[in-house]
Amino acid sequence: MPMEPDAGPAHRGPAVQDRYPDDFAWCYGCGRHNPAGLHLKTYPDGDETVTVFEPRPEHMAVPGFVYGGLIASLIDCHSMATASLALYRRDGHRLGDPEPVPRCVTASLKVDYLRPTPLGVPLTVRGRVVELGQRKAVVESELYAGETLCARGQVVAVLAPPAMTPGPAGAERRPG
Ligand SMILES: CCCCCCCC(=O)SCCNC(=O)CCNC(=O)[C@H](O)C(C)(C)COP(=O)(O)OP(=O)(O)OC[C@H]1O[C@@H](n2cnc3c(N)ncnc32)[C@H](O)[C@@H]1OP(=O)(O)O
Repeated sequence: MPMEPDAGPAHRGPAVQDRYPDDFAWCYGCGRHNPAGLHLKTYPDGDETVTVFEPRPEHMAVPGFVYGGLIASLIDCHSMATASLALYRRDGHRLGDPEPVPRCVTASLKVDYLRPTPLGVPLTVRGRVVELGQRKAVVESELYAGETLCARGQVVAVLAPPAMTPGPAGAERRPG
C-alpha cells in the first residue's frame, strides 16, 4: 500500500520513535528512554520505512553471525513504527507535527530466516504496509546485510490496548 512520501532518512528529520509519547518510549528495542535498550530509529523513505542498526559482538548466535532473536527484535520494532506512521498519516498527520505518533503493540510476529546474517556489518531493515485497518496494520519488513536479503518478517500491529496504556499505575511500572 503506497504511503505518502515524507522527509526520508537523507533529511534526518525526526524518527518515528522520537515522536512516541514519553510514557510509550521505554521499549527495549526502540524506546528512547530505555538506557539498556537498542534505540532503533525508523525513518520514512518514500513509500517505505528504513532503519539501520549495527549489531554488537554480544549479539552473536555463533561467532561471526547475528542472533535470530535480535533480528526478530529489529523487525518487530521497525514494523511497529511503520504501522504507527501509517495510522498517523491516515489521520492526516505528517511526521514532525506536534501531535504524538500513536503507539502499536505486536499482535503477531513471523520471521523467516533466509540466510545467516553476518556480524560486523550494518543491517538495514526496510518496511512497508500491506494492509491498513481502523486499529491495525499488517507490515512486511526485509532485513539486509549489505545487499543480501537475510530475513523477512510479517507483523500485525494493533493500537496499544488500555491494559498497556500507562496511567498513574503505568507510571509506577516505569523504570526509575
Ligand atoms: C504500549 C507500548 C509497548 C511498545 C512495545 C513494542 C512492541 C512490543 O513488544 S508489544 C509486546 C508484545 N505484545 C503484546 O503484549 C500484545 C498482547 N496482546 C494484546 O494486548 C491483544 O491481543 C491485542 C491488543 C494485540 C489485540 O487485542 P484486541 O484489540 O482485543 O483484538 P481484536 O479486536 O480481536 O483485533 C484487532 C485486529 O487485530 C487482528 N489481530 C489480533 N491478534 C492477532 C493475531 N495474533 N494475529 C493476526 N491478527 C491479529 C484482529 O484480527 C483484528 O483485525 P481486524 O480489525 O481486521 O478484524
